[in-house]
Amino acid sequence: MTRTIRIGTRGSALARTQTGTVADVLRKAGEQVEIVTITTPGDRSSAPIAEIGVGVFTSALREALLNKQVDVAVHSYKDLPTAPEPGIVLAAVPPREDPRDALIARDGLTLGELPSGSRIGTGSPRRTAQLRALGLGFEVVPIRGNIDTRLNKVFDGELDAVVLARAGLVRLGRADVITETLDPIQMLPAPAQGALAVECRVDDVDIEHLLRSIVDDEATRAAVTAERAMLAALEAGCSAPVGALAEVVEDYEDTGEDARVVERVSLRGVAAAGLDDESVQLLRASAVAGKSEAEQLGRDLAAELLDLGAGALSGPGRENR
Ligand SMILES: NCc1[nH]cc(CCC(=O)O)c1CC(=O)O
Repeated sequence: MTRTIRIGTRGSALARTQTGTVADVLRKAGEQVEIVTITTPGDRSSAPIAEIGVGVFTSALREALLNKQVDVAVHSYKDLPTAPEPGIVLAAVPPREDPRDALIARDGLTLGELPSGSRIGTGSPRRTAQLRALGLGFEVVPIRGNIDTRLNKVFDGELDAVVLARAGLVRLGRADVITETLDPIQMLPAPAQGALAVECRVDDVDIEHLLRSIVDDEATRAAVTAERAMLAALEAGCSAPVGALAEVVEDYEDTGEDARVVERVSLRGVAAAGLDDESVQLLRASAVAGKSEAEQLGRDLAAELLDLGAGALSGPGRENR
C-alpha cells in the first residue's frame, strides 16, 4: 500500500504497547505506519467505571476512526461494548495473550495462603463475585486506575493483594510481580480478556483486507466470538457480572471408515448474582461446538445460564470487566 497507515491508540503504557505489536506486524510486511495518540474521557476521569460506563475508553478511538483522524483503531477487546458500531468493522483479532487473571499479593502469597480478612483490591464486579464465592473471608476493596497505580497499593502495604489481567502485566514486561496465575475454575476471565480488537472503517476495504490477511488469528477469533456472543445474549437478559473462556480444541470425528481431526470450540461461562449481600451465587455452564458455530455456541450457553436462573437474579452491573 502506498499510503501511510495511521493507527490510533490510547495513551496508557499498556495501550501503546498493544498498538505497537499491531504496528510491528504491518511494518514487517513493508507498510508505512504512523501511531496517533487519542486521549479518552476514561483516561481523564478517576470516577468508578460503574459510574462513567462501559465504552468510555473505546468511544473516542472509534470517533477518531469515523472522522478519519486515523485509519485503524486498536482496543483491548474486553473493553469494547457488545453492540456493533455503524461504519466500523472488526478487521482482525491478533493472537491472544494468556487470558487468565493474576494475583499480585504481598510476601509472594497465593490466594490459598492469604489469611481470612485479607484486603484484596479490584474494581470489577466479576472478580469481586468470584473472590467472595471462594468463601475465604476476604474483604474486597474497590479500586481503579492504571496498572502501576493498582500494583503500588500492594507494594505500599495499603492492600494485601490485587487481581489483574495477566495479559496486561505480560505485555508491560511486569509478569515478575505475579504471585499466582488464577485457575479459571476459581476465576473465569472476562469475555475476550487478553485479546485485542483491530478495527477500521467499513468502506476502507484495502485496510480491512490487509488486516484480515496478516494480523488476524483464526483460533483467537473463534474463541472470542463465542465468549462475546454469550456476553451479548446475557446482557439482553440479566445484569449480572459475567465471565467466559473459550478454547479451540482438536477432536476426532469418527466417520465410520476412519477418524479425522476436527477443530471445535470449548466454552465455559459463569454468571454471578446476589452481590449486594455477602451470599453471592455463581451459575456455571459449559458446552462444545464446531469451530464455525462459535457464535451460536455462545448464544446457546447464555440461554442455558438464563434457564439456570441468571435472568431472575440482579447484580451491580457489568462495567469494568
Ligand atoms: N478493564 C481494564 C483493562 N482492559 C484490558 C486490560 C488488560 C489486558 C487485557 O485483558 O486484554 C485491563 C486491565 C485489567 O483488567 O487488569
